[in-house]
Amino acid sequence: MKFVDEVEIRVDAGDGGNGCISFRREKYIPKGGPDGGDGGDGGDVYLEADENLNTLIDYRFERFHKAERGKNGMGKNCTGRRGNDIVLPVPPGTRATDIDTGEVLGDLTKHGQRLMVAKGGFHGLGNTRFKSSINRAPRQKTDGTPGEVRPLKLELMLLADVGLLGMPNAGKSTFIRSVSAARPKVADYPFTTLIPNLGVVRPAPHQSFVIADIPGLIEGAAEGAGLGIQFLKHLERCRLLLHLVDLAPFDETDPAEQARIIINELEKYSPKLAEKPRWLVINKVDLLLDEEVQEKVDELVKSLNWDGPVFQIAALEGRGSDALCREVMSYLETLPAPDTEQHEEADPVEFMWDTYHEEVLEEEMDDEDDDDDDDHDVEVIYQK
Ligand SMILES: Nc1nc2c(ncn2[C@@H]2O[C@H](COP(=O)(O)OP(=O)(O)OP(=O)(O)O)[C@@H](O)[C@H]2O)c(=O)[nH]1
Ligand SMILES: [Mg+2]
Repeated sequence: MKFVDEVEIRVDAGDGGNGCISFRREKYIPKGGPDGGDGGDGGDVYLEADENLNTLIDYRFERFHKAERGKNGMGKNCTGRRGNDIVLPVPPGTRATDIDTGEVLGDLTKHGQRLMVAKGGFHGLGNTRFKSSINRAPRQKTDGTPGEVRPLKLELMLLADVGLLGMPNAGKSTFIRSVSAARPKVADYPFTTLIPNLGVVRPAPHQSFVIADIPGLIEGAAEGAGLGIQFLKHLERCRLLLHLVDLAPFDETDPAEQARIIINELEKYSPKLAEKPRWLVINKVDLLLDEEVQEKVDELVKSLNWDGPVFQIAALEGRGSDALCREVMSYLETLPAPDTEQHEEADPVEFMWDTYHEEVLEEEMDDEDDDDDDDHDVEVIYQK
């Protein structure tokens, strides 16, 4: 299935149904009172995380999603039915952003988690509501308010614990193949990997973490060179980055220079990402003699001014890979649990009509007290 990690859609909540003006009409009851019912609220639009999905591709083809309008109120005090909600399934790891305001509405990280992204319009009031001691035959009602309309950007950010970073050909896909069951393509040309891949690593029974292999970066990626930096967003939720460096590039470029390019691009993309814990993983040590390796690694570390952890591996034959994964696992275990809880506590999103409803209702009640507009035919208090 094609991997799509960013789409723009529009969600329309249903409008509220209108209130109704009606009077009781029955044989032998000449002046029946008002009996116009309220309308129903419009349906809401929700996003729901569904672990059976792993791409947003469906939304490439279907961009408009509308919830049902509330039904109008009817005579005999019948309230209109509420409009049905719609629930749009998205893969876990999806972030929803309002395109107009740039506000992040929320992150869906756990299966079954729901997020309201457009609130249905509020129902209109029927004329029964306007009955009072001074106005026994009110000819007022209100219309439902419009449902909220939101242009939304959905972004899928993979939920991996560890992200692989590096130049094309550094051996990222080879590494993920050597430590997990993931089988991304490996080849000796750059940009073999075009879409992110996830692999589950199990360093010991009952222990596991998820690792993400993303396409390689090159100089100028922040400006769009190569495949650009769009895939870096998949690393935003990782707790550790492994920066793979090819110690013996076939084009004989300087590994330190190559490593610096990646660090620069990372900083250009997001200082927050650049500050994430990052380990240097020197790959392809099998291509050099042992003494040479140590010498080159020392040179590299010195040239980069690197004081973080350094590992040496030969991903192709799996040398050093398992030891690295065990270290990663112990490191992850020292960290607090992933920040999914935080998202749930995030500030609730305020919907356009949230306060409006309260205000209108309050106003409505105040109006009722000094209701002297009997001669009006129909008064529509708020309109779409
Ligand atoms: N000798 C040797 N070759 C390796 C090692 N790791 C990877 N390679 C080779 O390096 C080449 C590139 O490996 P990939 O795993 O495709 O590299 P990548 O970083 O995923 O590259 P992109 O997907 O293009 O970003 C392949 O020909 C691999 O066989 C290693 O440890 N030793
Ligand atoms: Mg690859």
